[in-house]
Amino acid sequence: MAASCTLTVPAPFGASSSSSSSSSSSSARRSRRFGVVAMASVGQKVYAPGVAVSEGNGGLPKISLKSPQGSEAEIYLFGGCVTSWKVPSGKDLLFVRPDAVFNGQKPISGGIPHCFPQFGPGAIQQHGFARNVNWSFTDSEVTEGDPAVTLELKDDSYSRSMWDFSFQALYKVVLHSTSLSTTLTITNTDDKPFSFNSALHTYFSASIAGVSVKGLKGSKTLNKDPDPKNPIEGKEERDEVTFPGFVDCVYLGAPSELTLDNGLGDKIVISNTNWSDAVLWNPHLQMEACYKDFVCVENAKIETVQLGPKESWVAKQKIELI
Ligand SMILES: O=P(O)(O)OC[C@H]1O[C@@H](O)[C@H](O)[C@@H](O)[C@@H]1O
Repeated sequence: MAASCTLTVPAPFGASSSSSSSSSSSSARRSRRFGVVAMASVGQKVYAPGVAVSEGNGGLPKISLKSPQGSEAEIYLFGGCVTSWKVPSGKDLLFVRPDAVFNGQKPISGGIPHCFPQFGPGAIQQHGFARNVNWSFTDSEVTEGDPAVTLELKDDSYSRSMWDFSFQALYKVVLHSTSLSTTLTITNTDDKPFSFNSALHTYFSASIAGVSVKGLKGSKTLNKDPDPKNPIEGKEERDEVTFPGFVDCVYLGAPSELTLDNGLGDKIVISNTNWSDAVLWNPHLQMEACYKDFVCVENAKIETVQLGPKESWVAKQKIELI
């Protein structure tokens, strides 16, 4: 269970700004950037087209993205958590658990929570602290109509009480017509090396009896059932992984593309760069009220990343309705 945390109230959402098109490449010329800088005295709020900020559940600040084709996404600054991704039909392909709380104290249980700087179990709280602190909204832009935002997380006294390093995490989220892309960049801003592991703990809406995940055959498995602290090593032999009961399994050296059939009539391709591992999780009867309605297919970096001073690690994910 994650510990509660002291909240830092995010800076007021103002925005300034100057759009610019400085690059000489033609694709960059179609991209316009909007810094997000408080302009309290003017009270102006200017974001890229398709980007809006409002109060979400529990009064928490929420960014909404809308593409010209009608897809939509919502992102809470608390936890830097994407909580909704709707394709143009209006269907939300992500899931937020009915027991999720939006009180700024506990992580939001659903959508795409971050696990950083630890996937866990381990020395600090389960799944790390990035999912239960406020991220800052630093930038918005639009590229060929697709809205994008960048959030930032830096160390503070709370993070240093658990993990005594200076770091910067940048998280860019781009909404396309039938896909959502994220880029996570972790930079060591300390003068000593550090190591971490991480995951995007994505909750997909599902009808669990009909769910399958293709692409994992041949990967090394660490089955966390029955004991997460002593996972059992093995190898995935199935073409399609299904969820007839409790599943909690890490896949090391997973391929860069998986296909999820959510059992609701949708196929979603989950592709990545640099998220070398994956995790499948469904709690079955441990969450009797909702286990039938979701599955977690998580792009992960379970094998430790080491960064020296000024070094960065970049990982991309794309989830696409096909
Ligand atoms: O913290 P949450 O969102 O309840 O998720 C918990 C689960 O997250 C999964 O990623 C882990 O593999 C499980 O072991 C764990 O129980």
